[in-house]
Amino acid sequence: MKCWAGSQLYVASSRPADVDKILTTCLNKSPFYETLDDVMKDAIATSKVNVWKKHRKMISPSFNSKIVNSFHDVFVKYSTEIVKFVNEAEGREQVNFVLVIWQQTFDAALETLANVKPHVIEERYNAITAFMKFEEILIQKFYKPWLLIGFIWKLSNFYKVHQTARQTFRAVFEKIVAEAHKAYESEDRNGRYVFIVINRPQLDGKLFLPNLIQLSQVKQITLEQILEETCFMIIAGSETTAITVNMVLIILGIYPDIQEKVYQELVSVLPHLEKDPTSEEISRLDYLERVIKETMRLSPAVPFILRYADEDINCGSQLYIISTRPTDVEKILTNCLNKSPFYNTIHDEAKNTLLTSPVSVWKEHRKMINPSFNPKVLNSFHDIFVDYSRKMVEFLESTDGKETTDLTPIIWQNTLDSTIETLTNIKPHLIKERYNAISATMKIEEILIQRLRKFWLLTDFFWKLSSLRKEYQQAWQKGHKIIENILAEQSRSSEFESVNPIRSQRFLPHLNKLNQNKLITHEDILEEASLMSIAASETTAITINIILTFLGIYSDVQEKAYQEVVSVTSCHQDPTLEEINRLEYVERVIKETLRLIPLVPFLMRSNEADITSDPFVFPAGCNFLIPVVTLHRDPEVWPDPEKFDPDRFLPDEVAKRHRCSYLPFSFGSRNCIGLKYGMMSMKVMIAMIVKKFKIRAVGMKSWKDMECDFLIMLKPKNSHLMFEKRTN
Ligand code: HEM
Repeated sequence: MKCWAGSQLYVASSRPADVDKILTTCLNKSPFYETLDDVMKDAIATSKVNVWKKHRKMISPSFNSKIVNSFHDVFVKYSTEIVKFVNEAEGREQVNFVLVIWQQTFDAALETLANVKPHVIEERYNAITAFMKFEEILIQKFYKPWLLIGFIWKLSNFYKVHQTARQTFRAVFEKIVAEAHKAYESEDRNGRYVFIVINRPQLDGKLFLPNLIQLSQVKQITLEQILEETCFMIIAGSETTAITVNMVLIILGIYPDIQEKVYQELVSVLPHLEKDPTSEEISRLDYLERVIKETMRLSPAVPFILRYADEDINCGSQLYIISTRPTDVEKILTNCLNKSPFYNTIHDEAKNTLLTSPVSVWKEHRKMINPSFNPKVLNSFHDIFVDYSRKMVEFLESTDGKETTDLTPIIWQNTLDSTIETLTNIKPHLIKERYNAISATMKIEEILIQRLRKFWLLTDFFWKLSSLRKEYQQAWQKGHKIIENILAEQSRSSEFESVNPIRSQRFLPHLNKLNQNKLITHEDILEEASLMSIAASETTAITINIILTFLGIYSDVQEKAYQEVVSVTSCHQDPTLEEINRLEYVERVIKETLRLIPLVPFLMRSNEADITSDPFVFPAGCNFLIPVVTLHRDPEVWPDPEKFDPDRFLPDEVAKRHRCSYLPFSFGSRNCIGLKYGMMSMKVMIAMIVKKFKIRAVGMKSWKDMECDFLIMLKPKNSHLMFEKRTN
């Protein structure tokens, strides 16, 4: 997933392979950690990589296994303190027990890491309270991101609270470091002081803080840096363990069977429970170790890790590339014929359609289907488009000049009928339940949008559990059933089709023939035909509604379109195909509308091989996102881009632009197969409506008054139109 926080791009991945790459390649922490800069800028957890490298090298030896093993007695001592506390509070409910544990882990950290006897620092727990305050404020910075801006932060109340906590926090640690220093000064300079205080004569390394103090003597680290490292190390060493111990106790309290197993293991490994456990015995508590690991799986004390990438990281298919450079777009759309994995959301019931299939299936199907969209076949559709446009005109006459709200469903019924007739040869009225395809499609889109909003539903695991999936399948099945009925109808009329070569080349009869020759399966036909009937009818219905709204807003453009239609078409008859082809201005209106509101607002592809698009190389496995809307409104290409001006599509103007600066139907061999079909059908309907009516868009002065849903397709939400019959 990716998101922008101001100008910072955040990329989140939960793929182990990506995580591996990120954690091994990016050693710099994310700038988010800068929020802790004034507390501990140079600490090992927050520092820039150059400081981190140096410090980690100095600190690592203090965590070798000999030294860590020597901490056992200290851990036992402070665990005994916790047991004592619990004994005293036996049977009473514990609230915020984590704090009780933290105080003990804090003391254990002081003794093991700083070599300081905790009771010497009386006010030491103030550091815990102060750190909790920092955490609280840090969370506020997540919710109120403006607090990340330096000057706003410094003006805020949070800053004051933060500064007070900072003073308290640092005062405690200054004392701790001073105490460790005193111990160092009072011992001989061989570093043996370590052994005296904690009494581990056999150690061959130095504890964390004494080691740093010694290194400061030879100027390898500054005193300020020591202070910061100590702050972090003691807090990190105590808070995380306290939170995890508390969480393990909660888990044991919830699951008595697991608690019992832990107890049985303890009894068997430590027969004398009243005696302190040895480190060898603790290392034999395998089941307890598994419980701790499983607890940390479910509830990790550090729930996310932030890193900063100084350079590109190739994490395979999860890399998203967005380009608005027409030259890149051309390279991408011609070379990447595979759709992005994003299309898998549609896959469930429509895996093998042109729109969604992987390139191997797509190539075969597109080759089979292309002939059904050749010019001869398309031209044979003209009369059908006229028939259903006439029906639309009749409907608009019946509105009697009154306001209509959202015409799309009505237009859709007409475009669906013309789709059925053009692509299947069947008279639509024979398929009684055909309009169920409209409600089913609306359901499918609604569910797809829900999946995008509830993004966890994009994972197979949650999707398969979700009730939405069943509804989704049912909706597709409704569509398939209509196609089955059409196929049944078709088999009744097939004799007639075979004598008309053009009609037999139309989409469904043609695929049926291929099915008889075993070149495509029945299942694939169902999927392709369901998708095609939606792709052909919904797209044109929505676009026609948008075009009518534009004409209703821009009456001068409408007037010009009207003049063209009356001058080109004959007075009392339906337009002929030849006349429709001469409606150049109407065509420009449609194109300019699709520039400002492209129905498909972004295209997505992925590549199997590297692609060079100077100066970039897009490595294999990228996801490309082409934001068509942005390309269509680039002021470098489209002067005054928000102006609605059909003349941008005069041939001389078109010649000035890159061919990939305008992509309503995509580009290259995997473009919209229905480009010409769509333009023909829309031109006929627009021309016939414009000729008959004066259109008015109620309450709109500019196309920007249109509200659109912007998810899978751009759909207008608020078009109110009035159709007044022209008198002449
Ligand atoms: C205003 C009308 C239309 C617009 C704006 C439009 C737009 C598009 C776009 C942008 C794509 C590429 C989608 C992608 O890559 O994600 C596409 C694909 C497609 N369109 Fe259209 N379309 C329209 C009408 C039609 C019509 C009328 C038909 C059928 C008669 C149709 C059938 C298809 C099919 C089957 C595909 C998938 C093609 C493939 O991947 O090979 N579309 N359309």
